[in-house]
Order: sequence, then structure tokens, then C-alpha cells
Amino acid sequence: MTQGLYPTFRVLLVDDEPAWLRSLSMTLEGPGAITNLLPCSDSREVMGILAREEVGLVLLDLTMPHLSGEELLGRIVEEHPEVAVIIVSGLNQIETAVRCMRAGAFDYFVKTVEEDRLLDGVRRAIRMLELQRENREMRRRFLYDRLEHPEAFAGIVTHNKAMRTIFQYVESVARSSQPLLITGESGVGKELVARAVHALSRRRGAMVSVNVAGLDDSVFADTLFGHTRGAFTGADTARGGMIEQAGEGTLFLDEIGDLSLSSQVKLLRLLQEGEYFPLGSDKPKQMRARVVVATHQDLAAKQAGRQFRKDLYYRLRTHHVHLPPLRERKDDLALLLEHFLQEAADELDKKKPTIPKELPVLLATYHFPGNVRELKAMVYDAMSVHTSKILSMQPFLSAMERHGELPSGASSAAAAQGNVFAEAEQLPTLAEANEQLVAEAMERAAGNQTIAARLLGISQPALSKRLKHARNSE
Ligand SMILES: Nc1ncnc2c1ncn2[C@@H]1O[C@H](COP(=O)(O)OP(=O)(O)OP(=O)(O)O)[C@@H](O)[C@H]1O
Repeated sequence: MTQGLYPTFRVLLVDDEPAWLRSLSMTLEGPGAITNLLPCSDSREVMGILAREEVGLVLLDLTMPHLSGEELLGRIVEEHPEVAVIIVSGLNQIETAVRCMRAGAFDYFVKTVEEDRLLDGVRRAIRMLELQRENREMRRRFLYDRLEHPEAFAGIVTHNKAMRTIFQYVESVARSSQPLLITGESGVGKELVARAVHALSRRRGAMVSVNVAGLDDSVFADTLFGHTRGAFTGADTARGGMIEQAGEGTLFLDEIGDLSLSSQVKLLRLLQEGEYFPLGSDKPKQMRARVVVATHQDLAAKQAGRQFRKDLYYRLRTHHVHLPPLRERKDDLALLLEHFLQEAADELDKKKPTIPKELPVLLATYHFPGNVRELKAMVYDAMSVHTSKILSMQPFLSAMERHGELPSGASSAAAAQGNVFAEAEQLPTLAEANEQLVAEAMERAAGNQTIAARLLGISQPALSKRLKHARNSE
């Protein structure tokens, strides 16, 4: 099912005056872009509608024939506590407002209130209801450890537990209209997750991606908002921006951590007001797309250093997904290796070679600063020069050495664990410790000296010398 309606639940408008219902609908649909409306002019029908339809919010008049608004409010609160009620009444009486709020109304407006304030109140209620629903949904998914739409994640190869938990969270928030922030190091799969979010959102429009790094403020505004004819020198024709292209879909802003401070103000206003002005135009346009942003930067640190606006930061991280780097999910290495090898073999029209059993061990010693993208590039490189039946480890070793990285294996693991001798009653001698360490590294490297040397943080010839020395002294 596709849907272009917002919010996902129905908003029931109850008033005995059809003219008021029409004008309220126009306000909500027009400037408010709140489109999932259900008008009702007979108070007697309200409880039946609530039993039948998936209503989340009711905008309720107070003075009506048959059943009064206050009476209805009491029944709704009792029988449908998950439904929020906003009173929109002709009565400007403090006592009535207080009574309604005490009885459980979410908010109270008089009909003469300015349109903007009413819309703000309705948006606030929708946001609260969406968050409540997401919470319920998340609890349910985590409790049953279930993915409802695993097909949406088919492009993300993993069997890591942390990634699965992230997928469950993504399923719970994918249909929200609130922004989603995706963080994680470069090449970790942020764009893939954004695509999964879009697929799960069931939104009608497209997913439009914009890399905002390096865009100066006017290019940013032009890219997103578009312009009218003659808006600036060279604007010979009017052009819609990316927001328009996304329609009711997803606007994906990549590298958001690099957005200039002046563009941050524009983005904040867009998110707060849901509308924008194409350059050269004084007529606002509604944004109907959902905003998803990604960055490899630490936005919290940037915010603390005043390079990123605090208000925008909090707005963007209403929902937040952080993807762990590849070195923290080494259980995915073998699976990804297989996957990219098959993919590269198909693309290069070669037979998939056998993977030497030492290769995953070697890869596990590496830090992968470029994450999955780097692994993919390594595999494609290796496949492009590969000729024999067994995949050569040399291109992988060369790629790691090009990064000039010293082994991340034994030394960093020990450092992470603190003092490895802390538990030992008696210290081994230096010679014993040396011998045990070398034996353990050779064991972990499945007998491969190059890998064992990387694990120990020494060169392969140095390890070979130690092994020879150990053998001679036996
Ligand atoms: N789990 C995965 N399974 C399969 N391919 C993956 C996976 N993670 C990443 N990739 C591949 O790695 C490359 C980088 O992924 P992606 O562009 O999503 O990363 P990113 O985090 O958005 O990177 P950047 O911060 O540089 O924009 C892509 O080719 C993507 O297909």
C-alpha cells in the first residue's frame, strides 16, 4: 500500500457547523499539509467512527446539539485513551478550558485563534502521538526480536547482532515524518540505511540525495528550494529544487556535518515551518518530503564547539541511528568478503576463486578506516589482477601497508583489556612470555607468518628469526 496522507492516522474534525468544518479542513490541508482528515458534523456518530477507523487525533467543538463536546471528551478519554483530543471551541472561557484540560484534553483553542498557533498545536499533538506509537512499536519489535520487512535490508549484508537491533529500530521509525539522523564513519553503509528507511516509509515520492558538503549558502538554497525565472543573473528559466523533486518522498542530505552556519539556519527554518521560498519568490511552498540526514562527523562535538547549531542538532536527532565501524563487527568480515567476491566475479566475468583460510584472519587484524567501502575496493582490486584458482593475499597486504598502519591485533586488544598480567599469580619470565606470545600469534594466524608478524607488531623477517632461534634452542 502506498500513501500520500499525513499523518498515518486519521484526524477527526467534529463540529456541527459544516462551514466551519470546511474552513478548518482548508487550514489544515493547505498551510498545515495535514491531509488525513475525516470531518464529522453529527456528534452522535463520533464514538462509532472511533470504533471503526484508525483515528489518532480529534479536533472537537464544545457546543453541539445531541452530545456536547465535554461529554464526548469524557467518553473518548475513557474508551480510547490512546487518542488525543484538541478542543476548538467558540467559548473563550477560562473555566471551561481548565475543566477540559483536567478531563484529559491535549490542548484548547478558541476558534478566533491565529491559524499558525492552531497549526502548531495540531503538529505538536501529531508529533507526540507519532513518538508514542514508535515507542510501542519498538518495544514490540525488541521483545519479539523480529523484523517485519527483512527484504528492505536485503542490500545490507550482515549477520551482526548490533546491526540487527539497528534494523529493528529503523523499522519502528521509518514511517515517522520527523527527521532521522544517521551517523557512522565513512563507508560504513549510511546511504544504504537511508535507502532502507525510504523503502520502509511507503512514501509515494522518490528519494532525492544531496551532498551538502562544500555547497555555499546560495547554492544550497538554490539546490533545495529552486528559483523563479529572473531570480538572479543567469536564471533564464524557473527551476524546481530538490524538495520539489522529492515530492512526498525522502530528502536525503548527506555530509550534514559540513553544512555552513548560514545554511543551517535555512534548514532549521524549513524543518520548523515545513515551508520554503524558492529564490526570487514571495509565495511559500510546502515541503511534503521526510528529511533524512547523514554525517561521518561527531555532531555532538561540533555542536559543543559552536560549529553546529544546537537547536538544529536536537531537531535532527529526533531519531538517531549510529552504525558501528567494520572493525567493531568483525563477525561480518567473512560474509562481506564472500559477497563482494561473488559480486566482483560476476561483474568482471571471472570465476569466483577459493578464499585462502588465512585471509579472514588477516583482515581481522586490520583497522579498516574506510570501512565496508574499503573492503569492497580491496576485493575488486584483488579480483581484477587475479588469475589462479586461489585468491592471492598479496593485494590485500599491499592495500593495508599502503595505509602504513601497524597491526591492530594483539597490541591494541591487550591495551583495550588493560594489564594482561593482572590476574596472574606469578609472572612468566620474559623468555616464556615471548615464546607464548609468538606461539599464540602463529596459532591465530593459522601458521601464516606474515599475519602472525602483523599481530605481533614486528616484521615478518623478525618473526622468522625468532622462530628459527626458538627451534634451534629446543
Ligand atoms: N553491509 C553492507 N553490505 C553490502 N554493501 C555495503 C554494506 N555497507 C556498505 N556497503 C557498500 O559500501 C559502499 C559505501 O556505503 P555507503 O555509501 O552506504 O556508506 P556511507 O556510510 O554513506 O559513506 P560516506 O560517509 O562516505 O558517504 C557502498 O558501495 C555500499 O554499497
